[in-house]
Amino acid sequence: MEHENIDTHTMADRARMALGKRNLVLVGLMGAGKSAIGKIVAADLGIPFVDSDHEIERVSRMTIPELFQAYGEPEFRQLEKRVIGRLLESGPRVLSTGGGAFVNAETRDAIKANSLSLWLDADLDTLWERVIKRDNRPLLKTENPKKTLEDLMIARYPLYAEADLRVKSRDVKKDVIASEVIAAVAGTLVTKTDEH
Ligand SMILES: Nc1ncnc2c1ncn2[C@@H]1O[C@H](COP(=O)(O)OP(=O)(O)O)[C@@H](O)[C@H]1O
Ligand SMILES: O=C(O)C1=C[C@@H](OP(=O)(O)O)[C@@H](O)[C@H](O)C1
Ligand SMILES: [Mg+2]
Repeated sequence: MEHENIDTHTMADRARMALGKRNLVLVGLMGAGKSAIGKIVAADLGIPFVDSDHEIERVSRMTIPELFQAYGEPEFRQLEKRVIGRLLESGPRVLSTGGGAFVNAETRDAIKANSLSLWLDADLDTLWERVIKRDNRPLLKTENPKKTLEDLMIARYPLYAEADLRVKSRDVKKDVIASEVIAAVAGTLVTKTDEH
């Protein structure tokens, strides 16, 4: 791309080298930007992008709210585990997961086994401002959805913290967050000079 400078290319190259054949898996709460940022990161790295929720909707021919309504959360987690397990079989790709995926022990173990995981973290007000704009998150259909989001945050943060990397998602342009993700991945590259 014309507007990209040489540093951007270098960083993307290093990130691609760091990944090798592994997938970069984005985890974190609803509204953190996993779907939006993952897509930009994949485009910047020139590797495929996949969103596990989109893939679940494609194979089931149902929307996420319909799946929760028809089968409940435990069944959804089983489907999510199978879909993510299959998506992890080949790479490199950027895989954006749904917020509950990394909370499931088996899905988390599968991700840890052969991928680079990155926690896209954000504060409660940022998440809230983003999720209230859409009506597509069944877990937030409660009497006090902001409190529900806060409870999920408290319960899930120790598990998200098990991810390999962490980037703070905040109210700046998505491209900025995407660059920080790429820099974090590039930072894991072990070069020959680092090794001795
Ligand atoms: N850095 C950002 N600045 C502004 N809006 C953002 C940013 N990152 C994500 N968003 C927006 O927030 C909403 C939720 O993002 P999304 O990618 O769906 O999150 P997740 O997949 O983690 O639930 C979307 O409308 C997205 O465009
Ligand atoms: O946090 C969760 O348990 C969920 C997050 C959603 O994905 P996003 O995190 O992309 O919103 C989606 O998978 C489903 O509504 C359940
Ligand atoms: Mg998403």
